[in-house]
Amino acid sequence: MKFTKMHGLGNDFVVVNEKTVPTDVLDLAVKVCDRNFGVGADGLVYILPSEIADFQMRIFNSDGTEAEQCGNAIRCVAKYIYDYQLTAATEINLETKAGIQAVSLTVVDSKVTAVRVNMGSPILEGEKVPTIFNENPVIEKEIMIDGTSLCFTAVSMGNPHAVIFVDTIENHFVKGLGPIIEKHEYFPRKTNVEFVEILNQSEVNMHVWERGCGETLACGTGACATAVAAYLTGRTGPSVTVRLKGGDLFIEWDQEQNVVYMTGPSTVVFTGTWLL
Ligand SMILES: N[C@@H](CCC[C@H](N)C(=O)O)C(=O)O
Repeated sequence: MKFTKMHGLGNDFVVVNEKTVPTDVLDLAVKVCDRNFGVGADGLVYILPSEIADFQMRIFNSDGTEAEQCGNAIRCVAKYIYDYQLTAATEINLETKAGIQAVSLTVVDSKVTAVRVNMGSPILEGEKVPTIFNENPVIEKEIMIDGTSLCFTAVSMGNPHAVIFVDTIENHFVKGLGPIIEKHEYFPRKTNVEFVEILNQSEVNMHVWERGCGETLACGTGACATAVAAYLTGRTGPSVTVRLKGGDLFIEWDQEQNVVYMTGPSTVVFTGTWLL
């Protein structure tokens, strides 16, 4: 299986272009993503034919579970499609489990310098995120973890997120609290967890614990969910730069269309062949 190792701000993927997904894909994802015995990645990403868009993307987390959506992987897929000349277009529609995403590439001297993605409308109804709460939206909901009281705002960008605003992101938050919140009974399909410090009206710091792969250096859908939660709770305006461990994403929640745009880079690291 020929693959390209890519990343979006350090959130890394093994990307393959295939006709179909193999039946043992969950097992394959675990093996390929293993950082000691495999290539090493946060996820295995398939670019596939689509009957309703230009291409289809499917993403499997490093624990083998399939995610509905992945913002950083979408940007990598768009760059892959352009670099390998699967199309000459710089406006591409990508089918995902969360819907069709419209992607715009910025190309300078034949090189993709940035990718802007229409990530669709945020889902705020508690039962649809999903959470166990029949509220719309689920804002600043208390959750007790090991005797610590925290508040989360629930946002789905196709996949679920619990955004937690804190004064200071402490070292133990992501790896200590993240895995407990990921599997908390409040979230029937588990959740991604974002810890966020507000810097000002248009900048935030965010660290993330991802469902199905643990701490990552960046999360595109998490950055979108954070921008939505920050605006909903009156902490920022509708456009923010989200500063992540791996770099910055620019997120705009377009109020007229009620869609979220994400702009950021994507990078090729190396290519290789996985022996099946
Ligand atoms: N890193 C991603 C999200 C990947 C999926 C996530 N772990 C989930 O299970 O929902 C991003 O950039 O959005």
